[in-house]
Amino acid sequence: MFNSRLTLSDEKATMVLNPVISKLAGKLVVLASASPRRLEILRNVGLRFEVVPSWFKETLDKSLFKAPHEYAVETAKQKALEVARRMPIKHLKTPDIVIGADTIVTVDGMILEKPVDKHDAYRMLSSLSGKEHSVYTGVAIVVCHEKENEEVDYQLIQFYEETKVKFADLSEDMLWEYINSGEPMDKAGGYGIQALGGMLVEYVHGDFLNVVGFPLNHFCKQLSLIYNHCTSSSDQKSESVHLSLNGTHPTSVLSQPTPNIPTQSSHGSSSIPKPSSASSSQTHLTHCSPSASPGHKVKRKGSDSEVSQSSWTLVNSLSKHTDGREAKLRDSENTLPLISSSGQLIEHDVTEHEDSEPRKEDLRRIGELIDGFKASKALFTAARLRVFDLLHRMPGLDAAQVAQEVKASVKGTECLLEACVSLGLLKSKERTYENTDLATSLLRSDACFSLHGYIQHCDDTLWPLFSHLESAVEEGHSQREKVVSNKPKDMLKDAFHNSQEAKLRFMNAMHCVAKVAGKSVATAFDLSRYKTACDLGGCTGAMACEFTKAHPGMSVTVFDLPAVAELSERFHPLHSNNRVSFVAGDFFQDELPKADLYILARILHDLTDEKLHILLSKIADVCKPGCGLLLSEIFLDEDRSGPSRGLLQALSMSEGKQRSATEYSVLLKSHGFITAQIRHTDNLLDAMFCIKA
Ligand SMILES: Cc1cn([C@@H]2O[C@H](COP(=O)(O)OP(=O)(O)OP(=O)(O)O)[C@@H](O)[C@H]2O)c(=O)[nH]c1=O
Repeated sequence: MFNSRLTLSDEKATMVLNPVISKLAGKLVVLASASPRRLEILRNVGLRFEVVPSWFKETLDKSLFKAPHEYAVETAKQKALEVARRMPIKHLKTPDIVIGADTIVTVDGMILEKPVDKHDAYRMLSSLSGKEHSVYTGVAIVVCHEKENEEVDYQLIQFYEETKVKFADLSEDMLWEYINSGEPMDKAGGYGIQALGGMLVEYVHGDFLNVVGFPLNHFCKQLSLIYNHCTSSSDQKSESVHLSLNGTHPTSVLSQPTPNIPTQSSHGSSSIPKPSSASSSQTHLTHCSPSASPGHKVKRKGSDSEVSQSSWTLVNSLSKHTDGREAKLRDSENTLPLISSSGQLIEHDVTEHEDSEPRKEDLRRIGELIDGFKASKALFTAARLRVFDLLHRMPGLDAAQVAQEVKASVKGTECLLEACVSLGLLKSKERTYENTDLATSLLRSDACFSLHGYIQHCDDTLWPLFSHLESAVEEGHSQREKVVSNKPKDMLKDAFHNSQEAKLRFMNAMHCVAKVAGKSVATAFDLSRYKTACDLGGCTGAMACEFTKAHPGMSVTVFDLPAVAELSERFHPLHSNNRVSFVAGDFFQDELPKADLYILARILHDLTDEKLHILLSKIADVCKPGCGLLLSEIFLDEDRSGPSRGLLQALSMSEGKQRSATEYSVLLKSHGFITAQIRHTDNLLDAMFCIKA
């Protein structure tokens, strides 16, 4: 819902740093992993991708592998291939690239995966205590090429990275305290080096991110080989394997290799450059698929790099769809099957001369937009049924057990749980379910950074509002009167015309956003010179609280309507903070509390121009020169082309409007405030700091 957005400068930096990531733009890149760490590592470098967690069960017989890394690579390959095979059938789209990974820890000849329970975590961590161990992440990149005859060619690039980690001696107390933190449970070896587990580590030799779950540097080098340096050669032959849709037993056939895919060394060794530093990290390429015979392995011309490759062909025949209906968009033919609103198949002939065929990425984008509302509603429903709370308390329930607990049908619950898995909200193993880290941190109603209250608000208020969007666009004003009987003056007052429960729900939604965005806003600027602040319309005081945490010398007065101030007491433990106080009043009518910094978070975008000027003049009147004004809103791009979150918010047609940072600056300047700094935070709200001239 809140896509983290790279700023323009970040995007440029990414393009300069790694042209490969930008080459993947517009391609359907799929991460076949439920690991939130992998998602974050790849998202942080600006890669755009979908997450489709693999259903492959990590049950390969370890004794069959000569070395532990072979096990990790094979598991990664099976994870990626399972998703590459499933997507054309279940998601009706073929990815361009599927990335699978598997992280294992090895010590004393044992392979440690994720602990099954606390005792298993204890066994693992005590075996690591005081010793050096290796962490291997195997990675498989499956490159899919749709051919004209609806077959898909699969090319596989696989590699691994090793990092050595040394643990300090761990006392029993430390071990159990760490285990009881809950952190070990979803992590290989039972620790997370990126969090509390980092305290157990004496040294790391090699790629740190490899330990966290994904060897980013090695991955980029491999992508670079695929997309930048390789040339096709017509005399090259590689072995390809023909797979049927259920794809279990490949039969070999010869085919031309797809251009730009690196080919395999006959020795299976790698000349991918090792990290140039003194790092002891080793980079390796594994042997090709067992079915690829050495006779077909070709060293790529014009480069001393060799990487492994094998190629599969998947017969993706429409006639094999189990329900007998043709549902796939056949972009390799001149006939596009469309489904009519009554569900019938419409054959629409498009000749090559009339129109060019739609691009895959366009179809995918439109598909995502068409389905966006279903995804939102699936999230809302799971949150409303408290599925994420339940699976936090009782991880590993199956659909029937969840259905019983949430008092819903088994069929419906199963569909909902599976949809949540596909959206990266839940993970499933052997038809049981548990939260992903994302759900644990943001969707549980009692999580510190829970967005549960905001999700409820979206479902209760914004969802019905958006169902009247057509009239809102035609008439140019909010359709709230169609949703609630009494016509509002403004959103907050409107909420107060309803029941106390509705007021609390609205406050809870604002509270969630302030808690999640608060720290980014509060720490965006050096505010050390300000000792007293006033958060105008500060609701529950969550934002104020973040300001006092970030600035130890600062006290903050929250100024809001009497009904809000009264109810804000419910949002404990905020009131335990004695540097946050509440004053009841209406900022349009009453005198503003004195302060040397005023905070306006999520206020201005909802006000008419007239009200906005009244409020800004009142603030300007009480501000002495040097006083600060901190504004926090979603800032639109200067050309108003994004971010979508701001532009979609405008569609609720409140009385106000969404503005860019420059537009806000101009407004504030007209009241004597000079913009000192602007910060795009990459969180839910951006921030601007102005000083009274
Ligand atoms: C050593 C270490 C591991 N991990 C996590 O351990 C999981 C390994 O399990 P996996 O089987 O490779 O992945 P998964 O989480 O089950 O996801 P999937 O790819 O869907 O199988 C991954 O999450 C990693 O980040 C950390 O977060 N920090 C660390 O220091």
